[in-house]
Amino acid sequence: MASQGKPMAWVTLATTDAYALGALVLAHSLRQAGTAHRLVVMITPGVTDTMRTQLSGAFDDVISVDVMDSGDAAHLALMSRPELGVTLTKLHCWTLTQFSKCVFLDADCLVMTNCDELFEREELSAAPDIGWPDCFNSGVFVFTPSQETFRALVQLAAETGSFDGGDQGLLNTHFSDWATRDISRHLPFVYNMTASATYTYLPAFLRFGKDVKIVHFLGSNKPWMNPQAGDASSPAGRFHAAWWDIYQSRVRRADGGHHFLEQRRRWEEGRIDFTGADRFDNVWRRITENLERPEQPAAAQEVGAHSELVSGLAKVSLSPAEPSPEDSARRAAWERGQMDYMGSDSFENIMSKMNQTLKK
Ligand SMILES: O=c1ccn([C@@H]2O[C@H](COP(=O)(O)OP(=O)(O)O[C@H]3O[C@H](CO)[C@@H](O)[C@H](O)[C@H]3O)[C@@H](O)[C@H]2O)c(=O)[nH]1
Ligand SMILES: [Mn+2]
Repeated sequence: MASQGKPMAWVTLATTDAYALGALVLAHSLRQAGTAHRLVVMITPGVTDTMRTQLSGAFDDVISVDVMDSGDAAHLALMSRPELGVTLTKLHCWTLTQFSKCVFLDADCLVMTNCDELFEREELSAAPDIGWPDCFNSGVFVFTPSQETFRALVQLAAETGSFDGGDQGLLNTHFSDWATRDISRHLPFVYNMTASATYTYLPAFLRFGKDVKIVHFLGSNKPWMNPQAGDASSPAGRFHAAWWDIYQSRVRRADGGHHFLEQRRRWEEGRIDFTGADRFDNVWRRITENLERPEQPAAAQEVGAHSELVSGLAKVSLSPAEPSPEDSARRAAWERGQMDYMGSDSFENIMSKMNQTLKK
């Protein structure tokens, strides 16, 4: 236990303000569950100062780390998740040697009940991935910080890469005997209950779902993207609603309502601050700055649900100084307050481009 008297910690990661929102809700869920351990969030320069301040109110330690990105567009495209190369940043958790043992949690996890018993497990303990159960899912895992392990992982990433382009493929390659060596390193599924499992195996969910300890909102559809979605009477909707309860009661109040979710709500209600925060120049600049970056992998532009806006803007960004008549018309419409805010100018379309910029 607590070797060398060092503390133990829960660790998460946020490289953008959107994922930081997930981290905030996660931190509050851990406090609510009465954990005895420290809460640590690793952040990168993509997180704004305002958000950093808010994180330091919820976490014991906010630790800045460098972005590590696989840049592996080809493998990430196989999962249709071009944004996940950046998850290699997660590897930095092994450098937190001020702690004797840690549990890593993705920022899209929600803790339903006290799980401090996880710290009795050894590295590397994790739950099966529902897509390929001989691999573990890297959204929840017990590990022992060690510079040596960190170096080995970085070397593996450089030499052979990750078979999925993200951290999960790499970690499963490094800890390759997880599936067979020691059953005590298999965490029960209730410690990493993928929200979508509620419909892939509903009878099991009905039988065991009451014991869920940690929910993981795996996939591209995160709770912070959908204020309205979530039918509290459906199994998955119940967890979504639980996430939103914490957001509304603990996070929203703390940020004084200035958060982008407020901006999104205003936006979708048509209450857009056309000449202030939401003015055309502000939004446009951030989008084009991103598209003009030559190192942006092509896959990040092509894949995803935002192709209409993205492809339109990509054309424009080739000659940023000279907007086409179509874009001038769009700008004029925007400035008249007649933007297509539920369609091509939807908050989600624009936010996704901003997030790509923030991730760089
Ligand atoms: O732009 C990003 C993307 C991810 N993250 C962090 O990395 C985690 C993993 O990303 P996420 O979107 O949660 O991935 P999943 O949908 O959960 O997909 C799976 O695949 C990922 C890549 O291998 C693994 O990291 C996950 O644990 C695994 O569940 C997040 O929770 C965050 O903590 C960021 O901070 N910024
Ligand atoms: Mn996740």
